[in-house]
Order: sequence, then C-alpha cells, then structure tokens
Amino acid sequence: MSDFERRTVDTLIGVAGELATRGWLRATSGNLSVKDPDSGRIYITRSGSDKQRLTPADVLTLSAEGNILAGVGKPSFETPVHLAIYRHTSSGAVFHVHTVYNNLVSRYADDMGVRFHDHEMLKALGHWQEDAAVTLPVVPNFAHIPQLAEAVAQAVNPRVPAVLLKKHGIYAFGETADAALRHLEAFEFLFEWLCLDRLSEAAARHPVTLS
Ligand SMILES: CSCCC(=O)C(=O)COP(=O)(O)O
Ligand SMILES: [Zn+2]
Repeated sequence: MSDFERRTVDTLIGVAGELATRGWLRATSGNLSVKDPDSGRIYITRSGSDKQRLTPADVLTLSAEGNILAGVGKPSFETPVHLAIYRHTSSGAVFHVHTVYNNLVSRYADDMGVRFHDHEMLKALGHWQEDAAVTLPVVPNFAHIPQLAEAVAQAVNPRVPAVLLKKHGIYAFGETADAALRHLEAFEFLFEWLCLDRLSEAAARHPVTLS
C-alpha cells in the first residue's frame, strides 16, 4: 500500500467517524470518496457500511471508470454520482451526507435551486465579495442511479461546490478532503440557519402569550 493510499484510508475513516458522530450519516446513509490526482484512482466507502465504525476493509479502490481494483464487497450504490462529479469538476474528494436540515431545505426548494446571499459563511465556499450570492443546484431524487448521476452532472456549477438531492441529501466536493469538508460544513450551517430563521420569523408572526 502506497503512502497516499494509507493516508487516504485514514482520512476517509476519520472524516466518516466525525460526520457520523454529528448524526450526518445515520442508518448507514451517506458515502465518501477521495481521488488520487496522479493515478486517477478513486477510494470509496463500501455500500451499506456503518460509517461510525469504518475499517480499512470498508474502503474500495476503483479505476477512474469505476472498475474495482482492490477491496471486497460492493462500492457505494451511489458510486456513479461520485464518478460524474469527478468527471465534471477538478475535485479530489466528494462527501455525501443525509441530514434532517438538508432534507428540509430540499423539500421546499424549487428547480431553480436554493439561493444564499448576504451571509458571512459564503466565504467558506470561496465567495469573499460583500454582495456574494450562491445558488445551490437541486436535482430530483431519481431512483435509477445512472439517471441521478446524469442529473447531477448536468447540474454541477463550477462556482458552487455542492449539489442537493430532493429529500435525499447533499453531495459536497472540493479539490482536497479538507476543502470538501469545509464546503459540506458551510452548507450544513446555512441549511440550519435557513430553517431556524424561517421558524423564528413564523414564531414572530404568531406570538404566544404565556399566562
Ligand atoms: C439508508 S441509505 C440509502 C442509500 C443512500 O442514499 C446512501 O447514501 C448510502 O448508500 P451506500 O451504498 O453508499 O451505503
Ligand atoms: Zn444517499
């Protein structure tokens, strides 16, 4: 095993454990991958694995085309989505999680996507200007994975490092695992803020009197 492989497996196990602890990978949901920029090989989590307790055996090695080069079992069911993101971006890592907040936001999003503006957290997505605005693409949750992968490929915007799937979850990506994680955390922060901001506005319109 090369140094890169060893470090990548450690990174995937570490990130999965951290995200699982936050409740972002419940019931074996979600999947994570890292791409070797030199060989084009992709390291991805095994389908159905418990992301809280990943071991090196839960990481499979794939060719850029998705053929299994090493590892036992099946790679993530959603591998074609990861491959599509790698094909259409310069990403080195793709992290997919299901959270209550990303599902809530996706439920109320329309086909134009979810627009975030006038928020400090946009800097974590690489948008530093004062009037920054980011529209997160949203795609239907097609059950047929090749169709889902194609929809994600069509939706990817090079200025926005994520795609949201309706009532399913988010795919966040970046040039490195650290960048993909930062983008994922920034979007999840914005989802929580959006939901709670709407809730607080609704509460303000319907004040409750305590007697
Ligand atoms: C209960 S998760 C359903 C499948 C899914 O959406 C997912 O993210 C996990 O799939 P995998 O094959 O990568 O375990
Ligand atoms: Zn999923």
